[in-house]
Amino acid sequence: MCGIVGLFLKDKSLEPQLGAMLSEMLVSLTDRGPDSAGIAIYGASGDGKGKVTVQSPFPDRDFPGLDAELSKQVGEPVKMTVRSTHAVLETGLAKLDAVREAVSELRPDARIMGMGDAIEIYKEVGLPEAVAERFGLAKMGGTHAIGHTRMATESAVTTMGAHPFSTGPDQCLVHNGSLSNHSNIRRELIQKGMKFETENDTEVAAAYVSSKMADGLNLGEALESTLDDLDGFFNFVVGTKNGFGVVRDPISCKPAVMAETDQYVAFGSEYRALANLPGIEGAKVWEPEPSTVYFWEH
Ligand SMILES: NC(=O)CC[C@H](N)C(=O)O
Repeated sequence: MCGIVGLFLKDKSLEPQLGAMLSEMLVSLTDRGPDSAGIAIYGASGDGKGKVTVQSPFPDRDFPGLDAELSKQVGEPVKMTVRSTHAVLETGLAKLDAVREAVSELRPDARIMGMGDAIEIYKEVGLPEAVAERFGLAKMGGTHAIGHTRMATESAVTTMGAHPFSTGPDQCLVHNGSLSNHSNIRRELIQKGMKFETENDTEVAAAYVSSKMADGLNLGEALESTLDDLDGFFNFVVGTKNGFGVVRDPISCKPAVMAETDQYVAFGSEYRALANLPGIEGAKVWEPEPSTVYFWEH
């Protein structure tokens, strides 16, 4: 199993409600994945600022004072927003790498969940309702978001094993299925310099897409190439700074449904995740075809 939801807004007036809508969608699929849950949410970008999301198993020890220490270390103000076990660190784009390196040095137990102009990532072990609640998802706004509730097949049930996986700037990927050639692909990606945090197959798919995009492919081309190189079962839903993409393997045995209106594009593992979206009665609703890439960009 595993449950995936995604919402890519076209209508700006819905942006303040993005988190509330995604939260309801994700909770509706709780029985597809009881192990852990996570979301990637994209906010406004283009103001010259970027964000690093970090997680700590010891937030009470690691987060107090971290903003002041980082500001001093990188020589520019760093604004910190703490949500439970995660903190989002915001600073000028040119200092993002310096912030990431300083976090690893100053707080060795903290883990980098993602970074970029617009992305924030929140994920933990537990049911979607508890995970959404602890991070205050329902109050978050943004342009697009992807959520996942996991029933593990390939690696331990841990925070880092939860989806989404973010392996490149502003990129994230969630997966329903299991890959059969992930060990080989992992070896090839390690040779190209990619680093891995877990033994998870989905992390390999995320890193594969990031590596293709770093080579210059656009989101659609990178997703096309997964059909050539990744074996096994997959529904992938992928986010970039401005984009949202979907691809299913040639057999497509994992469920998927999509809906599009003038206001949004939505993905759900099952229709019940889409049932309460505004205007769903008049939406174009379809099952994405096997071996077919769908993507939208702002
Ligand atoms: N049930 C699934 O779809 C699992 C997805 C992925 N293989 C994981 O273990 O995280």
